[in-house]
Amino acid sequence: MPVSPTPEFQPEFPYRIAFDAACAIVDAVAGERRLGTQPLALSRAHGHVLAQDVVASMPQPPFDNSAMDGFALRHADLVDGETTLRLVGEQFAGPAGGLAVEAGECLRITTGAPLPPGADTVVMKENVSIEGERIRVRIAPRPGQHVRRAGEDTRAGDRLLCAGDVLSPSRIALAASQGLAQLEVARRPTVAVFATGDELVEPGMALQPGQIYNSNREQLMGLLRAEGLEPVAFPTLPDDPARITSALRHAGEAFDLVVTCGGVSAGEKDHLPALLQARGRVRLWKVMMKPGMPVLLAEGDTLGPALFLCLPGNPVSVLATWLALGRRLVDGMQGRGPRPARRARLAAAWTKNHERLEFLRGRWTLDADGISRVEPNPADGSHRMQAAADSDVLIVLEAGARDYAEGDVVGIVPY
Ligand SMILES: Nc1nc2c(c(=O)[nH]1)N[C@H]1C(S)=C(S)[C@@H](COP(=O)(O)OP(=O)(O)OC[C@H]3O[C@@H](n4cnc5c(N)ncnc54)[C@H](O)[C@@H]3O)O[C@H]1N2
Ligand code: MOO
Repeated sequence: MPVSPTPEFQPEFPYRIAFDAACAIVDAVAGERRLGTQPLALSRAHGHVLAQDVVASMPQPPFDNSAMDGFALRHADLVDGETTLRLVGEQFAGPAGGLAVEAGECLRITTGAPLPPGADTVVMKENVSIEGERIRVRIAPRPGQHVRRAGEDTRAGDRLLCAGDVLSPSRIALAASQGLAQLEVARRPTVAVFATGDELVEPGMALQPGQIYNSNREQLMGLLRAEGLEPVAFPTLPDDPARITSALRHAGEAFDLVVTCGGVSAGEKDHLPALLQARGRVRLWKVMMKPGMPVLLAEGDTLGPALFLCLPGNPVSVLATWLALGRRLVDGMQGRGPRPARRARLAAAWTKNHERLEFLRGRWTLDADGISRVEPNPADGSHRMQAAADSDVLIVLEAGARDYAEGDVVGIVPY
């Protein structure tokens, strides 16, 4: 039988490891499990991870054009005071009409219209009086004013987007401006979600004494969907090794990633560690973090090609381990670039009563000076769902540190 964790337990896989070591393992596993790429129409690309650099094939703007509705003119024609110019035609946004501006002339022009040859400046409509075939420039523009130069935004050959970028609306717009109809993106992992535990009852059903509602499943589904994934939830598994093995084997064959919650610690009914030691290949078990210490990551091996990420059952542990490690895993599988580190000042002093790295819940606010602050929630137990719901960030309290003063800068992980 697979070993259970006793003081003598010395497994061949990383066990009870520092958070940084866990991150390195997660990164390595994700690198080994990099997903393929697929071309995706721009209309479907939002939120996907770009798998190719995008290089400009043309300048942006592609031609000199007007930034205002008004009149295109030659700045050298303007005299001190008011200048009268002959209006010789019009150039609207759209195909270039082939008209040029000669000395003493101007053309009516609209925003985005190509600047006609000869013109170098645009005067806005509001600063001009129109008198039949002539205009009187009442307020003179500066030389080159209201002209958007070809290539002033980007030049042909510039790298516009990098592999690993997440496709935001602005980035998709940039690709569209180059005429690209589709982009090569990382395939997203398919994910199966299981809750385990004999005590669990689905919301909407009646509770018997000793039972609780399954709150983790919808939490996990939401966390996964927030990453653009389309997780599939399976019926809750009882604490029965044969049933768990059967269900995980089916999911292990069909999905890239199987996420479970519960049954991963040291109790008599915590079957997942033994099962994954016997049937899979454990890559890490137990990370020196609070909450979420019992988290386990394994390759499926005889359970199928999927990765298995087993999160501890406490609801706040699910939140913390998903955000700190699970999300990192799916980011890495898609080749996503690192997420920006965010920081805030503690709005209140905090003392940690242990040496472990802690992901404490807190509320992110701005103080009267607009400085980012975070208010720690004192209900720090991993079962304290109200505190998690009242909060919107995890506050990163470093390993080794104990006493934090009000105003100390801490890392935060928004959720
Ligand atoms: N002797 C030890 N006991 C425990 C350890 C340990 O190292 N040695 N670790 C503790 C820590 S830390 C955590 S976290 C929990 C994690 O245990 P499991 O992953 O085995 O989770 P369960 O025991 O199945 O459940 C823990 C807790 O969460 C509730 N739960 C489970 N699933 C759900 C769900 N879907 N929705 C809502 N709530 C759920 C469950 O009823 C338990 O109360 O172990 C500690 N013990
Ligand atoms: O570390 Mo466990 O995840 O707190 O209760």
